[in-house]
Amino acid sequence: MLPEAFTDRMQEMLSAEEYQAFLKSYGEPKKQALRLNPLKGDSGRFLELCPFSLTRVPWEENGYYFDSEDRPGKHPFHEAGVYYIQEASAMAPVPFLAAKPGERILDLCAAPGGKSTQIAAAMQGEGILVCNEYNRKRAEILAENIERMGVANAIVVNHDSAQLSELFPGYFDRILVDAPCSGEGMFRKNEEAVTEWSPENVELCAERQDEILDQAAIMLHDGGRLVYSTCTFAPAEDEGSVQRFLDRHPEFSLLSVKVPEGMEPGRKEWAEGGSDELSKTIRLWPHKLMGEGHFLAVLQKEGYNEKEERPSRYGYATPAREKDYEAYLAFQKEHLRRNREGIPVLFGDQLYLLPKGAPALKGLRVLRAGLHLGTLKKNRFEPGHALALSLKKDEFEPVCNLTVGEGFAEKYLRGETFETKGAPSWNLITIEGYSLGFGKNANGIMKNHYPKGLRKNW
Ligand SMILES: C[S@@+](CC[C@H](N)C(=O)[O-])C[C@H]1O[C@@H](n2cnc3c(N)ncnc32)[C@H](O)[C@@H]1O
Repeated sequence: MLPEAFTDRMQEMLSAEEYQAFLKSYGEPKKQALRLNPLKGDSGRFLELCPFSLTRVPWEENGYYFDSEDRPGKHPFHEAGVYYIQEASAMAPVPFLAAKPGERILDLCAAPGGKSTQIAAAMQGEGILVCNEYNRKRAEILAENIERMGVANAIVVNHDSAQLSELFPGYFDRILVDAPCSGEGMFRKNEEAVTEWSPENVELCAERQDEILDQAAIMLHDGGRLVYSTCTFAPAEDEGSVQRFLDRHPEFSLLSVKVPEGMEPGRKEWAEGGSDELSKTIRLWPHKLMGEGHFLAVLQKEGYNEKEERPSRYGYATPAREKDYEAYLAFQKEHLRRNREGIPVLFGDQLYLLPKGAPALKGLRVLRAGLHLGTLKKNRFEPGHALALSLKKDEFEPVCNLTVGEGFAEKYLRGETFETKGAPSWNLITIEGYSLGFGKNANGIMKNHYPKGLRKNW
């Protein structure tokens, strides 16, 4: 049941005919989608193996709708990070960010990580991706998803945007603000969004968005790009937020971008003091395309983005001493077929690899400092789950490959051991060539190193 104050406002905003079409969309079944993960290999191969019935999402090259009968969340490929289940409209903002390998990118409101992992795919493992989430519990889920998708160059942090801007003034080439909002666009998908909605909450969200956007402006380098998005129809949080931001920040302007078919321009008449520029913002309507309600704006900061040295407030991260992680180096020599570039850092006995050129972590509440390589035990190294998921099958030796339908992958994901052949050794466990985790072959029994907290009861 939609809130009356919401339907009244929508009726005022839309023409009679459009309002009817909008309301009708609430009676139609929602279409679910997933996004293939290019960090795990090319999509062509997956599409050959794919057990689901997929059709393309027009605005994201890796996005596909799946059938209501398909259960991609209950398939070992999901645990291998081969795809991320993501609502189709939620895939729209990131292509407009146009992230490139080697850049410094901030996803300021990042959990659970749909858009962070989409940005990471565009960065192809190169550059620095800072994924921030304000809510600690949600930040933990974000870190888990970053690991599952095999992202090695992300630093996951848990901050208020104001705390973060003190450490990173002018630091980032691109910033995504996928803002906390009143969630009107999710009413069809999520009953909770309906019960939590109120006109007062719309106002509160709009105020919070102003604060977050102001902090993002501080952290963006001259000439940098800022993408703002919400999943609400409320003008105060959409065209309104953008107009207020432009009024406070004359150094920003809206970029004209090519808009995919089905998306519509934002409406200046819905914002107080709305300028013509607002027609460059973009709205996604559930009655105009196959997806939920969304809004996005692509903003550019004036100036020139030179690729000069650009430390964060506390400078650059410094590497740990080699003698302190010798056990890892021995493991690397024995098993890894590709040496990764980066900055090894130690937190107690936990070894991480920060991306090249990463900022000092002083002052940050860090959940993941780049790639978690593993744990240094007395005279030996135990590889971490994140390392496994960041590897392609030809990057590790030896590999124990499981095939779909045999039941071994499900056994592995339940945390069980299974019989195997080969010499005693760490093994990269893969499903159809996609890494799932580590196992340790001890005299013909594959000991299970799938993390306890992730185990399935399938
Ligand atoms: C729309 S969700 C982000 C979804 C995410 N970008 C994705 O694609 O998976 C907005 C997030 O902002 C977080 N948030 C709430 N208040 C915040 C604040 N003051 N600063 C930054 N993030 C905040 C919420 O906890 C929520 O996880």
